[in-house]
Amino acid sequence: MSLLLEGLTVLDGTGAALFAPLDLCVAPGEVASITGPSGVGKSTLLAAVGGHLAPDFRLRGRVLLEGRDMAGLPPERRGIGVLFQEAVLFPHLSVADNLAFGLTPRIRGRAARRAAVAQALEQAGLGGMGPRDPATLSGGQRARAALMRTLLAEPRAVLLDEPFSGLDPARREGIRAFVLATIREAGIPALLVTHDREDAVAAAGPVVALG
Ligand SMILES: Nc1ncnc2c1ncn2[C@@H]1O[C@H](COP(=O)(O)OP(=O)(O)OP(=O)(O)O)[C@@H](O)[C@H]1O
Repeated sequence: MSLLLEGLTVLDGTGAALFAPLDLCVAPGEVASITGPSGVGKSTLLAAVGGHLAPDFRLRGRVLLEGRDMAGLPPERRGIGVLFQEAVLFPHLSVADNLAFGLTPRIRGRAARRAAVAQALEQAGLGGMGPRDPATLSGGQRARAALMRTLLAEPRAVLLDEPFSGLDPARREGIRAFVLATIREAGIPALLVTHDREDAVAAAGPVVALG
């Protein structure tokens, strides 16, 4: 269940490496932090792992998830979940339908699917908010809903690109604790891009400084 990066870097259009080749093993439930100055290639590294690199870029090295080489696999076949800074929920769907959207096809039948969504909402402290319009949620509530939507797909790894930076400082710590605990509990490896040293300390996993 580990995520393994072997000699991984990204080459730009001129063939230059954005950062030194990286070796990293992230164990199940572990959150590795990716830090470094703006523009060094942190988001691009996540894109390389997720399989959605921009056409100008090329990956060098290997990404192995549960021992499987991800080379050539499109993003939707990797089973890797992503969570970005702006917790984007579909505005035309209710909060519950947003969560149901990502729900793994492994859970079948209307009642079972509805129960899984209700349980996830409860777990995220959003019990009873299922019918609401996402626009009526706070930033923190949206962040928690977006995390649950990502996890309901039962990804085999998760990529987090500064998921806490848009949040109210007063709420940030609580939401970070929730996100980290939920990933640990789900037992999947995660990469967290952050500018904040405290995020890396809280994540308590390996720290990779790019650049
Ligand atoms: N789609 C793209 N096409 C071409 N170049 C890009 C593209 N996306 C990013 N870049 C360039 O690639 C480099 C790495 O960008 P990236 O967004 O990965 O950096 P970052 O470390 O995540 O930065 P920040 O901390 O500011 O978010 C930058 O020089 C950027 O301008």
